[in-house]
Amino acid sequence: MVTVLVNGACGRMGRAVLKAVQEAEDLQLVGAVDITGGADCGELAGLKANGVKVETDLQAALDRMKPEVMIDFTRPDVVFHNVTTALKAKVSPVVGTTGLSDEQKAEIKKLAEENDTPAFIAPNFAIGAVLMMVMAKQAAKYMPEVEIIELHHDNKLDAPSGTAVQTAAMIAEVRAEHKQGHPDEKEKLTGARGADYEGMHIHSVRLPGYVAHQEVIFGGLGQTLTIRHDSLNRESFMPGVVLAAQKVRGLKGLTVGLDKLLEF
Ligand SMILES: NC(=O)C1=CN([C@@H]2O[C@H](COP(=O)(O)OP(=O)(O)OC[C@H]3O[C@@H](n4cnc5c(N)ncnc54)[C@H](OP(=O)(O)O)[C@@H]3O)[C@@H](O)[C@H]2O)C=CC1
Ligand SMILES: O=C(O)C1=N[C@H](C(=O)O)C[C@H](O)C1
Repeated sequence: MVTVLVNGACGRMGRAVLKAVQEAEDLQLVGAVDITGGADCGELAGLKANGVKVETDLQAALDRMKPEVMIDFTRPDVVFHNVTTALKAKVSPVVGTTGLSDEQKAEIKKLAEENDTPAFIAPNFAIGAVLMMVMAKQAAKYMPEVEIIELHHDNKLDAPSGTAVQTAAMIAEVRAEHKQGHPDEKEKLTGARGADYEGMHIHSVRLPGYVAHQEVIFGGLGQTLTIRHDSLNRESFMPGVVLAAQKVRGLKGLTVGLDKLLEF
């Protein structure tokens, strides 16, 4: 049994994670934390009558419950603090929250090593999204001209999405140096061509109705190739979250990406 505390328990992802952890045979939910806390939140989060209450103080909950794993789905501006708090308490973070910078990831790696406590971060826990990224990396070797369109619900705080940035980073590993578009191209409205990641354009759409979606569009001579993934609900992420919580204690240092836990 791996003991688990869920941070961000009252959020959209947190509630789905609470349910998934309670249903997973080899995981044991021992704690739940959310800044909003309160009895209503616990009810909303669908906690079974197993003695777990939603608390508001992460440090106190970690000290008392001593879980092996903390699953974090909170906010981009607080996740780094949560992860460092967990690592200093020798609790392995499994992180879905997006927005960590490269410098913060380097600091997390160092802390994980110093505390001999493995850490895991995945910008996307949906298997289909992982396959989209892996396949996009393959395609980019042959079709280096590529743009990314990500589409999310309008409550999302960060843009571009963590998935889009990770996709671009994976493509950049294999893509030949490439200048895309016309050299005389000019934006008539700022932002029209989207964000620029090493010459790849990323476009972020935010609308009610969406959950999490992404298209990676490759262009070549007389042809295009589109790789698209759609998360239609938050359950799509749960098998990946459960797998990471089961495996993280067997890893070393910092591991980034669910692809590292799968065989290709
Ligand atoms: N890796 C993946 O596969 C996925 C990643 N995500 C990412 O997960 C994150 C959360 O997404 P989502 O669930 O939709 O967001 P929500 O806003 O629905 O949930 C976040 C929850 O965390 C709470 N919270 C805020 N600050 C703290 C804190 N310091 N300590 C504890 N709890 C806190 C929020 O409370 P309050 O509302 O009061 O601020 C809220 O209840 C985002 O970064 C998102 O991009 C989402 C889906 C999949
Ligand atoms: O905020 C979300 O909802 C999601 N965030 C992650 C991201 O930024 O890529 C993963 C998924 O796209 C859902």
